[in-house]
Amino acid sequence: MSLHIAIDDKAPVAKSVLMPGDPLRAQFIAENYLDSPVRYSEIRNMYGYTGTYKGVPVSVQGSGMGMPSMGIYSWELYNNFDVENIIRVGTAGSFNDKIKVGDIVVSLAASTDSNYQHAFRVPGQYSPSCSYELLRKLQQAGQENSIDFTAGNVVSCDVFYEIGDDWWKQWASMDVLAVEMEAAALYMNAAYAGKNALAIMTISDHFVTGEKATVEQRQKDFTDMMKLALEAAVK
Ligand SMILES: O=P(O)(O)O[C@H]1O[C@H](CO)[C@@H](O)[C@H]1O
Ligand SMILES: O=c1cc[nH]c(=O)[nH]1
Repeated sequence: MSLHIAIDDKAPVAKSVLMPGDPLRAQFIAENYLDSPVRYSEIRNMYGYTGTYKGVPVSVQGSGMGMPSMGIYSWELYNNFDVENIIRVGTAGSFNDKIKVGDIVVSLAASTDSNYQHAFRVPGQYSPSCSYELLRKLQQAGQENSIDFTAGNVVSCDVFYEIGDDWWKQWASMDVLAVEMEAAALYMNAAYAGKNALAIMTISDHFVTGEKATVEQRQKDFTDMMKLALEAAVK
């Protein structure tokens, strides 16, 4: 038991956990892809489920939005529940006209405008990066299931409603592909705990074209990403 995640004895947290920001996306994944899912936590309605996928135990836990929230839930999963692997299954806004709404982006590294790293007291700028082991599994899963993705740098921002129309262009000029709000904290917590993390996101908004997915699409439609993450989780 931890402060923010309760555990039903019948459903211990699995070694590998998928983490969407949206707890209702967690519910959707559990109910549509896991066998015999049991909801082990509903504190603050931040649902967590454990079931099996292809016979292997897998959990799905909402992270909430932003680095403080992801920071709390992933910390407790790694340090209180012996979780080894976390795969974020999120949404992101694309800065790149080659990466369209509905495409999948994998965060090799997560730039950030947040000061989350202050907790770790490094005497410089830390570079949050993904687990190579999980990346290799994801690549294999993508090839086996014919699901494509683009891998590169994303930025994890503290602010969703940034002021002005142009703020993202400087990130784009550094070949940062997309913006989301959690990967950097997840990668830092994983590194500090000596565990594995990978953030994959489906593009829900486009900064170049102005396109936007609906709330319903963000909750339920991004199934290739869910499948890819589940396949990687059980390898
Ligand atoms: O869809 P999720 O996983 O929540 O991810 C993105 O969506 C939220 C903003 O709408 C932020 O959490 C951002 O990172
Ligand atoms: O953080 C996010 C997520 C999706 N779309 C955005 O523009 N920002």
